This record gives sequence, C-alpha cells and structure tokens, in this order.
Amino acid sequence: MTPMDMLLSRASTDRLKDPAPSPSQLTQILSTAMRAPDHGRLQPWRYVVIEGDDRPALAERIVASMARVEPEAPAAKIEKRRSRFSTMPMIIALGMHLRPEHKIPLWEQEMCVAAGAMNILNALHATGFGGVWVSGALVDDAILAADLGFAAPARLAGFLFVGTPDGPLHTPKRADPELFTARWHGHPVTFGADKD
Ligand SMILES: Cc1cc2nc3c(=O)[nH]c(=O)nc-3n(C[C@H](O)[C@H](O)[C@H](O)COP(=O)(O)O)c2cc1C
Repeated sequence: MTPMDMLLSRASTDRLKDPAPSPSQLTQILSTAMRAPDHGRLQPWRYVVIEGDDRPALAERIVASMARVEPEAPAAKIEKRRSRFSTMPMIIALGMHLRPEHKIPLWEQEMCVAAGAMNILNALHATGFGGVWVSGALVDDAILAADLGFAAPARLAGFLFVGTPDGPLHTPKRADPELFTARWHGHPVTFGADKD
C-alpha cells in the first residue's frame, strides 16, 4: 500500500478485537503524534493507556462521571458505555497539558493535540490496527479528568478505542475536496459546500 493509499483508506471503527498494539508497537505509533505541528514546542499531548484488568475500573469512573454530567442518561446508554470501556482492547485517554498563561493561544495548543491524535489514528491504520476517537459530555468533567491525571488546567480531549478491526472497515462516503476549496483572487471566496 502506498502512503497515499494508506491515508485515503483510513476509517474509524469501534468494531475492535484483540490484539491491541504491543508496548513496542504502541511506542512507535505514539511517536507519530510527536510529529504534530507544535507552535512554541509546548508538547501539550499526554496519553493515558488503559488495558486488561484496569478497564472495569475505568468503566466505573465513566459511569460515575455520567451521573455527574448526564444525570438524565437512560440506563441503556449507561450500560453501553460501561460495556465499551470494559471491553475495548485498549483505551487511550487523550489529555491536553494546557498552558493558559502562555503567549501561544489555547486554541493552538488544543489543535496540536488534535493533530497528534490524527497521526495516531493514521499510524494505527498503517500498522494493521484501528480505532476511533470518542468524547461526550464526560470530557468536560474535571473530576474524571483529574482521576486520570489531568488536573486543571489540563483537560481531557476524549478517548481513543484501539485494537484490531473485527472485519472490513465501513467507510462513510467521503466528501469531494473541491467543495471545500476555493482560489482567492482578491475577493472573498464562496464554497461549493455552502451553496443550497
Ligand atoms: C474530538 C472528537 C470527538 C468525537 N467524539 C465522538 C463520539 O463521542 N462518538 C462518535 O460516534 N464519534 C465521535 N467522533 C467522530 C469519530 O471519531 C469518527 O471521526 C467518525 O465516526 C467518522 O469516522 P471517520 O473518522 O472514518 O470519518 C469524534 C471525533 C472527534 C474529532
């Protein structure tokens, strides 16, 4: 597979089975995150890896967090989250070590973490693994974040579910980049994607 084939064939999946990346594979995969553009070299990316017997304890923290931030959540949603966080082959909590006082704006720090996460998703795909980035209201729960090691001003950016794809990837229809691209000739542009 060429590098372009690899990039163009990636798709998120939560249909994951064992194995998850080995420790040495994970180190290589996470190394790609450290190639993300990083204004000021702040290195804001942080990763907490949860595997094996530690997953049920994480699942309980997730359920406790839902009780705080989504008290109206139906039982089925709570049980789905409990099951997913207990059984995914590997979970990586994405943390953002933010420096609000720094001259580099927070949004740039956050985008750096996101760029790193995208590299991780591509590296997973390139090495025969797969994953999906999930979030939800609980990423705003400071108690859950602190439980994972992300005390404010650090915060959670979500979780990556990681493993080996269980079956072919279901790729959503991808957008035509022409609709999202315009050439500027001295006047404000419009985009095909925004036309009725
Ligand atoms: C920050 C962030 C949070 C996300 N949270 C969720 C989520 O909680 N649940 C979900 O189904 N998809 C979520 N997504 C979208 C999936 O990660 C994924 O992009 C989507 O399923 C489309 O698949 P694709 O990556 O193959 O295009 C999130 C994406 C991002 C960037």
